[in-house]
Amino acid sequence: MFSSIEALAFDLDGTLVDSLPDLAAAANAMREHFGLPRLTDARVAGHVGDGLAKLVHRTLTDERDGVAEPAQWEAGLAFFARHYREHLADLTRPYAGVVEALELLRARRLPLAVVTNKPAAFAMPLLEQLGLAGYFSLILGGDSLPEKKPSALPLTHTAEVLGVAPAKLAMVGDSINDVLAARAAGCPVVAVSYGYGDLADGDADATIGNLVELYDLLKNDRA
Ligand SMILES: O=C(O)COP(=O)(O)O
Ligand SMILES: [Mg+2]
Repeated sequence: MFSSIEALAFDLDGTLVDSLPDLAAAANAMREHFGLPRLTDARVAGHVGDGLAKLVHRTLTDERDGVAEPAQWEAGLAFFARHYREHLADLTRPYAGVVEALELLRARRLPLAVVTNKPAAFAMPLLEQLGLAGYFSLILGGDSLPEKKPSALPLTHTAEVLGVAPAKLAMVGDSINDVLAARAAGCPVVAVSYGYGDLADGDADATIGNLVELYDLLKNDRA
């Protein structure tokens, strides 16, 4: 399945970078502003994955399906965005093996993309501040196109821009939205076993615990 992969698309939060400490700090600064008690990082992790608008609803209500009152949500969104923009990479770091894997994949001349639900205004400067932006031919945020993951659109768009068929573009991610987007687009999908997602064994076509395993997966499959 991975033997003919010609390009890769990576999820960002929970796959390339552990952004939870800075996301949780922004969420808790926002909650404190409204006199709400702090949430643990683990609670915030369960609220990540569907973009900023939902993250604010969920971290204000501390419910996965929670919907905040409109005025509070609007003020919370502005507060969160202002705080997070200033602290994108205070504690956020690439996961172990990420830089090594990107180097190996680049050496193989495989075009690489980031397909995240994080708004582009956060994703771009975060990747730049961590020195990762240069590895990617394309960086799509959750608001870069009319639809975000689990829609197929970001991946079909990526395949088109990179000039490969969707079946030759592997998606690498940590959450069900990554798997659903890949399935909808006809892309093979690799799950990472760390991250914030709720993937069960067998949801993806393969599961790895470190991105360097990706290189072996492609190589061994190819052999
Ligand atoms: O910010 C989010 O909602 C999730 O971002 P991701 O798609 O990179 O995991
Ligand atoms: Mg993710």
